[in-house]
Amino acid sequence: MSAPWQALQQLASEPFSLRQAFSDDPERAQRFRLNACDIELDYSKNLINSKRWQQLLALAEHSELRQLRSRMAAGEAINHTEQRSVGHMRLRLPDQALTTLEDQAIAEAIRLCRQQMTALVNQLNTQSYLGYKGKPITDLIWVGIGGSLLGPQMACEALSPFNQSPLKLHFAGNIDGAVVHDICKTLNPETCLVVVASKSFGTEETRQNALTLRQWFLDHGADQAAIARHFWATSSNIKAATEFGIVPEHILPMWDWVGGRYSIWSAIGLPLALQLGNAQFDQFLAGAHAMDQHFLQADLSNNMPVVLALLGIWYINGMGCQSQALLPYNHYLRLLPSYVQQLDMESNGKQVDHDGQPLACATAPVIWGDAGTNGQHAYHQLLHQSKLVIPADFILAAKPQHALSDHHLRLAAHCFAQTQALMQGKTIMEAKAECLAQGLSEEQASRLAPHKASPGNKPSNTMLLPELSPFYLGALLALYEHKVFCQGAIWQLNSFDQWGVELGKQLSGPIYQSLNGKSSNFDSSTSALMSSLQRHLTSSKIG
Ligand SMILES: O=P(O)(O)OC[C@H]1O[C@](O)(CO)[C@@H](O)[C@@H]1O
Repeated sequence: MSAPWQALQQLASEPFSLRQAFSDDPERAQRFRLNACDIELDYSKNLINSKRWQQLLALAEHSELRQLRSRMAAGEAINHTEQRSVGHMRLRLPDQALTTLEDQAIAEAIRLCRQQMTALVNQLNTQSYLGYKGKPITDLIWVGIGGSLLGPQMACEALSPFNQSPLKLHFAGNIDGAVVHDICKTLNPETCLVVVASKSFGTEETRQNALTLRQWFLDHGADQAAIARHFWATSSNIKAATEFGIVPEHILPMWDWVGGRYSIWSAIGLPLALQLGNAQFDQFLAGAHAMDQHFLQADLSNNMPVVLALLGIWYINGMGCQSQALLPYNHYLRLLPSYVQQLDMESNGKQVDHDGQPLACATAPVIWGDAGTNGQHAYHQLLHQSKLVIPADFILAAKPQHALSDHHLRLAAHCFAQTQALMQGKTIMEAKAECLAQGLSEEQASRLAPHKASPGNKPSNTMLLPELSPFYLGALLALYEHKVFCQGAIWQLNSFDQWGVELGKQLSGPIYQSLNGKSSNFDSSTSALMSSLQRHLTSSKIG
């Protein structure tokens, strides 16, 4: 392991008390605080001091972060294992700024895509798009998985208070037949539009769900013309989409320079554009663009994505933490942890550097979490008292999207109280004094105090958004994208490929064939599981 990484571990082994740090330095909250695009980040409740922070900044300074950032902004092929450029930032350029792009063919393709999306959104939201029986479309079924689903599903949930669309949205991702079965159960194909969202148009789950939906239409008397009318796609594989039966005018573009998990800003964002209307969708893009500007222009020490990235590196590489909690204190953001899970873990869960050499240190954390306050009655016990150190991001929107102000103040109080409790903990002496004050005897108090004490010194960030609007959601998502980018740059890995997901896909083919009757040789565990499955299916006469 090279010197800077060893230095982190050395520094992390020195004693540090957050409680002490706050009492020693009345300015601490101000010193470790940042504002970008009106999103406030309080990172003072982290296990850092000036010395540690300087070491982390040096790591960023001496890395290729700046060069890689410029190369990404210039549209260079930094995804070198797939020979692709990384251009998702272009997708949120305002219309007038598209003229500044060096590659005007790309600018034109983006303009055209926006026009197609705008037209479709208008047609659907005014319900002038009629189905094969002349009825207006009332439901949109979005078929996709991973990056082609998590973003729109999460964002539609997050911004549901801004819903202006008469259409109901349904998302089909998992190949589990229960998903499509449950969607079809309540709907009439005559009033449904299906969008098959797949950059490759080769993803098994998406194809299977799309085929089942097409059959559902056919079973309801639809002919090929009806299928053509009701099926759209967003894909870069025009050939496969047209072979499926989707007419070219119904194929919204995807490009190889946009990774799936970075594609919410493209036609993959169609459900969100539909829900918000075109003007508010532009605000979503504008928020992300504002964060891009901050990321590209702010110096490293005042750069919010860089700061979040360095804090993550401190915990993973300095302190050996393996997981990171993402805790939105906002009901509408409850799908954010799943979205960031793919963004972070698929981008940086890697084993080799750019040159294919084994990485010397651990990379992406396990991202997990749920909306507060639910977690307080579940896993926060472990956050507070276990020996594990799990850094947590708390996210709160200052203004609620409802009028129940007392609920909101209580929610905010819990959010702040959790970060405070994690930071300061409760000593045995304090716990004992509390017990005595409650009337327990000296002996009872001494016995109970260790159970009630909390070690504290548990790190957290708090992000305060003015409100959960399209603009601030756009900025928040871009913030996490850039955080992941910065970490990948410092770890010197390619954050934009995902070869690790391929092996499981390859192996499922022969297993599926074998379950369908073709014999093959597998390891004994897999063979035994397959036999058991067959036994169950045969005995219940399914399959
Ligand atoms: O849009 P596609 O090509 O169907 O891919 C869906 C998802 O599958 C992956 O390629 C791998 O799981 C993701 O990166 C991607 O978001």
